[in-house]
Amino acid sequence: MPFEFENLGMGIVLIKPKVFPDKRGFFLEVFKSEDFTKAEIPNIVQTNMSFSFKGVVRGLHYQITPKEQGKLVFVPKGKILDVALDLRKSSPTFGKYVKVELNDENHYILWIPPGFAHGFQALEDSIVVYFLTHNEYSKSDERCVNYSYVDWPIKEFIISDKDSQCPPLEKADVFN
Ligand SMILES: Cc1cn([C@H]2C[C@H](O)[C@@H](COP(=O)(O)OP(=O)(O)O[C@H]3O[C@@H](C)C(=O)[C@@H](O)[C@H]3O)O2)c(=O)[nH]c1=O
Repeated sequence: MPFEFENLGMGIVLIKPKVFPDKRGFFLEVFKSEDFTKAEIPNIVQTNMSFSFKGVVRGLHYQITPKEQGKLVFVPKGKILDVALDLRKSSPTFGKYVKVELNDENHYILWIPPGFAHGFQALEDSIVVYFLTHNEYSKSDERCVNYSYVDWPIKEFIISDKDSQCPPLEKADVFN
């Protein structure tokens, strides 16, 4: 199988793709329906890309039920600290978050299931992030938790006006 699936707990999966290097560079598969289905990762219906400068924090974002989104996160260029915050009220890890560095050398792909808020910080300039989601974007169902909930490594943040106004966890809409 061209992927190794490592369970990080809480339903979060770190996917290590097989890399095929040759004299031109390298090739890898990012998503494959059959293999991912076997790993209990649902099919993808939308793919997004963002570009960010060093220090940028995007997050912590999620969509509420029934438009909740599981996300595959992949970094084709640069490095990020990726964060998934558990918002499932009935979960023993509610309010806890997982941090993983994703970069263009480890080629890791992170599966964040529905029920989590997601965010990241760009650890260097001009990074590119791909998100593959299992439910489509729905503006009216978007929610966020304040980014300051996470201890980010770079303290000079660049964030959007929208993200600077996200509520603290205590006031956020959460999942059952
Ligand atoms: C997320 C999204 C945004 N947009 C639009 C809305 C807005 O005008 C513009 C920028 O949106 P945002 O400021 O929300 O972009 P951004 O802050 O990069 O949002 C993303 O952050 C990371 C952490 C995630 O987890 C993603 O799911 C997504 O929420 O793009 C879409 O058209 N489709 C989409 O799927």
